[in-house]
Amino acid sequence: MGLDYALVHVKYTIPPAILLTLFYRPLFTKLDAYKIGFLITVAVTATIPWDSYLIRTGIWSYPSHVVVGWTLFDIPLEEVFFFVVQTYNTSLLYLILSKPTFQPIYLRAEQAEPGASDKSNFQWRLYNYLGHMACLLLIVCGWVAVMRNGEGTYTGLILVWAVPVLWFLWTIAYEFLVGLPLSNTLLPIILPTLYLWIVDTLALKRGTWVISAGTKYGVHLWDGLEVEEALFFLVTNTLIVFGQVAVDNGLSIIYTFPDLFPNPPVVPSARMLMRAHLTPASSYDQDRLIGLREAVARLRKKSRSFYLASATFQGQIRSDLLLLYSFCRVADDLVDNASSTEEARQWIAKLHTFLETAYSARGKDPSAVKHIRDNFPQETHSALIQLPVAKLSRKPLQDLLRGFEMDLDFNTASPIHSEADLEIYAERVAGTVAQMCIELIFNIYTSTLSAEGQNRVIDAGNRMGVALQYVNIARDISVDAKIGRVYLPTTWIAGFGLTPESILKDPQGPNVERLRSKLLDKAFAVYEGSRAAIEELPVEACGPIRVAVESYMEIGRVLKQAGYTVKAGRATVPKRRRLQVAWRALNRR
Ligand SMILES: CC(C)=CCC/C(C)=C/CC/C(C)=C/CC/C(C)=C/[C@@H]1[C@@H](COP(=O)(O)OP(=O)(O)O)[C@]1(C)CC/C=C(\C)CC/C=C(\C)CCC=C(C)C
Repeated sequence: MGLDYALVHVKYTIPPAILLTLFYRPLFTKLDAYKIGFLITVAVTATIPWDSYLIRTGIWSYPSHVVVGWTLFDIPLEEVFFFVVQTYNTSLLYLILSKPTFQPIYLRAEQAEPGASDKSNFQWRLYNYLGHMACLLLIVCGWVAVMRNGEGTYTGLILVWAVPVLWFLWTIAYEFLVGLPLSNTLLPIILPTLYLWIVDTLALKRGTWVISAGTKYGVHLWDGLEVEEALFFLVTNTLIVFGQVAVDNGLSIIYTFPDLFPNPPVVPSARMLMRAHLTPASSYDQDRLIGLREAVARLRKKSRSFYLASATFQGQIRSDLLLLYSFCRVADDLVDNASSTEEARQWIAKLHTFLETAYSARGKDPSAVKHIRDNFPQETHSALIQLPVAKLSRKPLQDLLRGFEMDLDFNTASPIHSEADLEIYAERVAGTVAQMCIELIFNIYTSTLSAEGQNRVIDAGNRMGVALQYVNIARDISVDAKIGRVYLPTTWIAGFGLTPESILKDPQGPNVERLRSKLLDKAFAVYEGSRAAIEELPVEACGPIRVAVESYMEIGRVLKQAGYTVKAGRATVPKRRRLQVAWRALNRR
């Protein structure tokens, strides 16, 4: 009996497990636990018969003085723990590295993809074919090596055991495996593989585990690392990452297509996942995929704060928030970029009619879609068609449009005379947005709050939206002046001996700074009064909403400091600082 193998865990596998867990803890959800648990179960169940065979046939052994002595089907318990901890570590690394990617946009409907040329369809078929050929070839080589029963035996056994599983995963998820960024696929394979190669080099040198001489090639990748061992860790990490990708592929299908999977649970069953994989890609809703792709592109381009925050949401809520953002952005831009007040008013009227049709049709009724196609520019279609109206009440959307109407009043005189006017404006353009975000959250996650409690949280959210809008106004005094708007209440302006016209002419100077500071103080007071309510949201949403709010309020903190960086006339939060804010927000409780 010995502790050498156990010490390998104490020194090399448990510390990264602890570090990765601590790092990912604030984002760890039930769904993640399910995915990791599912994969550990599959990995342990699939590896035990194979490893047990290797040990019983003497291909692989553990000197008795390095293991504690407890076994499962002849496998030392330390080894069984290895399957668990390796799957856990590689899975967690995959979850961390894939977090920034919004995976559903990599779903692809082979034949129906609009604009997909024959060449691109051919390319996809070629990838698929090459994958199948590679798997088949590896299995045949492995089988031959096993049959020869010589130096290639161990390599052959690795191949005939692992490649059929990889083949299966390739078959169900090859488009995701090829399409996803390498940070989601290659990196989480390479990093743990290199690490385990180093650990293995040390273990084999110490004789913690031994490969029998007649069943290996005797070739070393580097001093102390047998090629078979290198292959083993590469293949097992590939299995884990492919497995995670295949699960995420299924989840993406479930969460992206409500027509195929209406009201999916937060944690879908393995059966539902399989059903998702069996759904033919030709039945995917192309418009929805386009809507999501455009929404991601819009958010990435227009809002760094919300883009970062959106990465911390998971599953269905991430899609819904993206689609809500896309609608709000498109509506705001239609009004802001209109060439005349008359045109802007027409857009608002058309948006009201759009809401009318969308809410009477409740879904993608052909008449509602036709109305959009006939009345709005092509680049806005997906944002309008995909607005999740079934999950949102109509009032906040109408109020948002009323907020945009107030913007137009600037062409005659400032509509914001008093602080109360400012508050009404902020409630309409931002309080409504917060309310809709919270509605979406309550729609997806179960809450222990009573209806009254939920309304209280929505009210607090409304206040928080107001705080964010105050920061937005404080940031954009110069930018807004350029388009003839001063959102600061005229009563405040007069109190500093200025007029809206004088600010339009010169939106800088000490008094404008004092006004900015006054507005920021208001923003932070409102923020302080409503932030506690975030903790009453369903647990899955608390951290991500904290990130959204804090990332935006950080703009206000930057504005309070002298000498901030200005880009395109706006104060910006440097990337590093944004990440630190997000990190702190996630870890706060
Ligand atoms: C991750 C996440 C939450 C994403 C989605 C957020 C979303 C749907 C935003 C819509 C943004 C938008 C374009 C709205 C149109 C009206 C508007 C311009 C509002 C201002 C946003 C500023 O965005 P930006 O700086 O990009 O705009 P401009 O370049 O100036 O045009 C607003 C300041 C409103 C944003 C308000 C929110 C996102 C609400 C935040 C509050 C919560 C989510 C609730 C907090 C919960 C509790 C319980 C307190």
